[in-house]
Amino acid sequence: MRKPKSKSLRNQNRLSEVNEIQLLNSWIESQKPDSGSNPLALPPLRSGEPVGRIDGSLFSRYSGVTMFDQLPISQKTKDGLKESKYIKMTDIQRAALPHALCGRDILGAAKTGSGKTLAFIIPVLEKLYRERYNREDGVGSIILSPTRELANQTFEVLRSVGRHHNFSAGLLIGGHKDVDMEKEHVNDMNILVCTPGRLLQHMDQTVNFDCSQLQVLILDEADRILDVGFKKAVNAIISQLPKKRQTFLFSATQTKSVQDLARLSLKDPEYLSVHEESDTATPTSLNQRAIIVPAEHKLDMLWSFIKANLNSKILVFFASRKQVTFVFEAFKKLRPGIPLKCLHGKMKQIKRMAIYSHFCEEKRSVLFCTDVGSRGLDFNKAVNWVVQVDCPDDIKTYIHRVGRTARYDSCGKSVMFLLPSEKTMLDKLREEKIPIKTYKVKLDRVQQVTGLLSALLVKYPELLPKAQRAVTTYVRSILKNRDKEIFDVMKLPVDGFSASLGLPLTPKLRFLNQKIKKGNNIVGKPSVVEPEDSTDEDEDEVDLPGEELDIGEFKTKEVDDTNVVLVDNTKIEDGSASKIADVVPPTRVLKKKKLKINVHRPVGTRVVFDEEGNSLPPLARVAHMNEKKKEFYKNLREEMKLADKEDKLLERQRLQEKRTKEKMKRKGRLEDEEEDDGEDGSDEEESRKKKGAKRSKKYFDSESDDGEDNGGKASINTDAISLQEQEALALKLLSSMNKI
Ligand SMILES: Nc1ncnc2c1ncn2[C@@H]1O[C@H](COP(=O)(O)OP(=O)(O)OP(=O)(O)O)[C@@H](O)[C@H]1O
Repeated sequence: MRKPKSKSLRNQNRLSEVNEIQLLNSWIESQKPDSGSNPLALPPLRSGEPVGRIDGSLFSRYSGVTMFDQLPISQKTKDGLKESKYIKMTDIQRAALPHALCGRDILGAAKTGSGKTLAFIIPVLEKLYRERYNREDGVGSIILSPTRELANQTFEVLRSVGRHHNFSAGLLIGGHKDVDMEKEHVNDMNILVCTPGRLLQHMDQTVNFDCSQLQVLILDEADRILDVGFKKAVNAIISQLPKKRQTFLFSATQTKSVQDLARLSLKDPEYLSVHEESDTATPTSLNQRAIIVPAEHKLDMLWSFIKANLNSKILVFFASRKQVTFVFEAFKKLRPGIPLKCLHGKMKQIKRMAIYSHFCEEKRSVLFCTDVGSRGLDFNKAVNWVVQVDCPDDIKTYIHRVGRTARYDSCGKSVMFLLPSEKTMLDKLREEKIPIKTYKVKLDRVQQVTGLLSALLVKYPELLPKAQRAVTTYVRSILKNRDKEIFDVMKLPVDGFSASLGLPLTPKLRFLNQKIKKGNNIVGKPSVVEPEDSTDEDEDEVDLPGEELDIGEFKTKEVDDTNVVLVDNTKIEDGSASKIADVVPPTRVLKKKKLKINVHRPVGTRVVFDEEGNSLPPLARVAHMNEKKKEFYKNLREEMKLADKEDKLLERQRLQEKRTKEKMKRKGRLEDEEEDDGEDGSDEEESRKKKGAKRSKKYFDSESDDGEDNGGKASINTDAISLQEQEALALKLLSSMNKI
């Protein structure tokens, strides 16, 4: 059992704390313009001094201070830093901490993985420590993060570094069911790490939620938080916060928009961009490549890449959630030999967290994700490769995506797949000081996965709608992107792309049709992408992904051309091939092989020819088929109408004839009866019998009419029997009726 601390020891601790706070406060005072003393030997800052740049002469005055230990911060923070293995400051920490500790607002920009998190966590702890915050004082600091995973990661850093402080801290992110529990405790928290949506929910719904004592507001990934996606929520949050506070904005791609800064009512903020003078906007230890891949081969390329890097930790980015889901599920069924995972915004929070932390721990794994994984996440520094299957929306997104690797002092590699129509992206990246090398891939060395995907869609039909949605969302993402220089949906080989996912037919893309109707006729365009420009000077003719990879993995089996024929993308070797080769001359075989590779048609796809015998591209084919179908149905309808008319007419004639015949018969019989009457004289019984016979005849006749469906078999042909027989029959019938 732990002994309770003696009163004198507690008093002693409190005294040393008070002394420390006094010392820190005096240091803060010393940093104000025109102050006299300088207890920590740091020269006082003059108001508006541009001290942010690491290479600037003014900043060099701080060059002596490189360790956290040398900073005027509390012993509790120092101990927390030491125990978390943070000893030496990074550039952004050295630049930002002196200003932040002095109480200034900061706009901090530094490369990805350069330690921005500590640059704002340390000042938060220090501010609340100096203000002697405790549970009863309520919310003293809010840290806003754009994603739940990032909020969680920041919360963990806070817990680690602030372990010796007595502050209460809470993580408020969506997806947790226990909002009510949060509501009970949120007012007791000194530091809140949250996503904007959840914080606003508490501001709106939690009774007595009070932020009036807020000291420090932090916007991590500030440009994203101030983006249109969060605009409403962030404006609403800011409107409820006190104006007198310290505000920090940090990002690798910092906003300089005056509007944004005005929204936050910053006071003379220090703009600290420590890597502005650097030659590159991305970490120097990051090796960046781009490869030009036609849309039809993107998945082949990804599959080959994964197979060639089975011992790596790979992060794979797609443009949409549906693509992530489809590729993850399909590849999982194909068993590449490495654990696969997926992460996107619509997953359940518990699952999201579990996947994220598993991926952090694993040494070899592939995580397919959307841009929900692109910002801030640290993944334990150990991601080997970042693969961008779809071109990022903009330069910022590129920087953040590749920034998931090569963090702090580690190395990393990234590769981006670009469509031939997206090459302009390379120029834009280079303009922004992003050193990227272009590689060209020999497609014949890439393992084809399309055939396997086609078979998979047949075996698991539940995958089919997922593949269709993957196509739809990808095309939509291209269509929606504002940068039409790079993202031109008209240059997208939609059919080839959907075929590459194993789909036998391109899904309906109504939104695209609307665009076509508006004037851009995509149907007439060839659906095969333009050939690669082999004279491009930027491109190095090497195999993907270069020397680090086992190129052997990409090689398809070398087989003699004369024994190989390609039928619907499937190689048939030796015996079976020779049978086909007997029929098809060798030169034709080679031509066919080439055609099949370029068009990349999945197994079982029909080739449709027009009247002149030319094969039609799939979209035109659909249009052509529709025309033909329409014509066919129109003729069929007319033919059926005519036949129907004729049938009705015939039926009417038949019935009319029948009725006339019956009338004639009845007339004839009456005449006979009248003759008989005249011969025998009538008595009552006779006439009754005759009436009965007439009735029975009528009865039989009407029966015969109704039972026509049975082919007339049940009817009695009265013409075939004599009058006497008829009478006898009628009598018999009458008697049987009477019995009933
Ligand atoms: N002073 C330091 N000493 C050692 N490691 C550090 C130091 N500062 C940060 N790190 C480590 O560097 C990595 C990146 O830090 P952090 O996540 O803060 O980077 P960042 O600049 O916020 O990146 P991003 O722009 O991607 O959000 C983390 O693993 C962190 O633990």
